[in-house]
Amino acid sequence: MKTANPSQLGISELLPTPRGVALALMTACRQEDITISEISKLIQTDPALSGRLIKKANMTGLSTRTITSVPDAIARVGLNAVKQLAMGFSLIDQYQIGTCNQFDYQQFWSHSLLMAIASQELVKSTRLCSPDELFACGLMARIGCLALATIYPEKYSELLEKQTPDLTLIDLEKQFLQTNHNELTAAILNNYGFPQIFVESIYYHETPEESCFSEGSRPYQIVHLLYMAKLIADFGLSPESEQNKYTTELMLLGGKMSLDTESLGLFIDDVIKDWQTWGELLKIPAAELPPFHKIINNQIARPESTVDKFSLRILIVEDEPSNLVLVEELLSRILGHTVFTACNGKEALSLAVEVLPHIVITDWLMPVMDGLKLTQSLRATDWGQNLYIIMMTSLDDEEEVIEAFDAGVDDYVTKPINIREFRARLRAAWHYRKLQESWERDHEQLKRFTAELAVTNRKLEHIALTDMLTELPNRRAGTEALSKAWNDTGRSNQQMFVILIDIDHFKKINDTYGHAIGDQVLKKIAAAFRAIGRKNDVFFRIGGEEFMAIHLNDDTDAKPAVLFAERLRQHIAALQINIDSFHMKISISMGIAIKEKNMKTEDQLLSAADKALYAAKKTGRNKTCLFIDNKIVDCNSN
Ligand SMILES: Nc1nc2c(ncn2[C@@H]2O[C@H](COP(=O)(O)OP(=O)(O)OP(=O)(O)O)[C@@H](O)[C@H]2O)c(=O)[nH]1
Repeated sequence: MKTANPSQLGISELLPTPRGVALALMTACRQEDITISEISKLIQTDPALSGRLIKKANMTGLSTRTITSVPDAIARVGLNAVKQLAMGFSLIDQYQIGTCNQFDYQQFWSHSLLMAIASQELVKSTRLCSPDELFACGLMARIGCLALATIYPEKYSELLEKQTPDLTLIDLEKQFLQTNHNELTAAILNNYGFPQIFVESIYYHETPEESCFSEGSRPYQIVHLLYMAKLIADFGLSPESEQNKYTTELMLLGGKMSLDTESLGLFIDDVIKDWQTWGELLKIPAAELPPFHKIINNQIARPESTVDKFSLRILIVEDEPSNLVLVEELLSRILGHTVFTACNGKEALSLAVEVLPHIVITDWLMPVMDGLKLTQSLRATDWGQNLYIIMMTSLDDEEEVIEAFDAGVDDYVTKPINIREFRARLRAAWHYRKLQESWERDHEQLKRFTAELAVTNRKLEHIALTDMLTELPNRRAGTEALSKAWNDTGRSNQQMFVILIDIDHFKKINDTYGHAIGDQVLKKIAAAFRAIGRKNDVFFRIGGEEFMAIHLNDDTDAKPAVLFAERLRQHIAALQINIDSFHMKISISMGIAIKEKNMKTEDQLLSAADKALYAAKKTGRNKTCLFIDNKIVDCNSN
């Protein structure tokens, strides 16, 4: 990630800065001993901000209790989110207009607000972070654009006009301003005190594929979530004619989140509704959109208007030359279909095998083989089942019509042919063909899916039990293994030990080198565990930087388990970790517990190991503590 350096660019003074209460909040929150009551008092001096925060707390809380006071709103939303929201709201009020002619300030906030709401709603189904914090991230995700429009009003106006699909805003910014809006956004958010994980995720949210976050990691999920929120905002603000640019990708991303088109539609409709409510509150335009399913249906339905242009293979069977010419002319020259002709049923049968028509239009009364016989013969074949057969008849007698349907025709027209009616009936035939084709496609797909499902199920089972970053078995696998080992050792003479491992000061690694490097460190540690463990020692990643090992031993003494843990600790402490140009050393703390007679469940064993780990952390880190006989033993003191 490359952050802009505003002071080097000489623009520090010109960056958008929140004013009034928001600015005071920023300063106040830097004090470590600040209390909620002091923050409440500060916010209450601004009635508009108080109202917005209370509304925010009521909109996102899972509880049904209505919030009516600022202190309650802070308690529900959290201090961090309150600070971020206050900054966002303040900037919205200050920057509703500006001097950059081509920059649409109102549209900018409208987009940001929709992205904020979409981010907040998307994150609710995960436990990645607080929805309110992600709301603030969405709101500020493109603050760099506003900054560039504020700092360089004229130049930025020119750039905005120069944009083309091949010449993106980012390229132009880089070329003419020696920075870009993402770099500036990152610098501003750093300055506002946004946590690093959000700053990095926002930086890459327009092009998540450029981030080096490992698949499945927290920043990876946040950056993809912000990308989808941005797509929803792009969709919400695009003119009707351009909405289809976004719908396909939205459906695709929705699919990845297990949202079918209907659920995705309902989700987006709700987001748009919230957007309008917030728009009113913040005096930001928020357009009315038709329900998502209608937009999709319109896009799918559009080809129907060109039904007549859709070329079908049609076989006309008619013995009367003047009528044959008329129908052929109508179908081929006026309606543009590919037409084949035959003058009796027998001829038609052999031609049909050759040209495989979509539709057969046949006269009833003909020499050699009449229309009814032809229909019955066609229906007797496999491929003839799917044909659409229209009977032409001068008869409009109810009994005759029933006979024709009994023989297998799908529709009939009476002679002389009425062009409008004929066209309408052809449209029905076209729909039938389309349905049939899509059914055939679905059927084929279903067969393929069933085969793929078996493979996918096996892969899913593996994924559900594996941590994607380190490829170690995950917490769920750990819980299952723990329970199995507990039961197995109950039946055998083996002794069971649980070792909880926590990397020391891992937050510092993230803060110093960024989350992407932090992820690489986790991978290296996991690889080291795998390398040093014996066949019977399985390691699990049970949390961010927390691991667990289950150690089984024939010896009832704790010594071998302690020796094993110590070997591990010393190995990690001696490990030189090199990633790109960064070189670092890290350490781990460990808590061991032995399955003791008085323990009733595996949870008690785990909790004993946790107590030992806590003691190892508390008494200096880079050490091993053992919980035994209700006491904690420091394994590194002599
Ligand atoms: N890079 C990365 N960081 C993670 C991941 N999961 C959790 N973290 C980070 O791990 C850090 C854990 O920090 P703390 O719980 O404060 O612990 P610590 O800094 O290791 O301090 P001690 O445990 O007390 O030594 C936080 O910064 C989390 O954001 C992950 O998948 N990738």
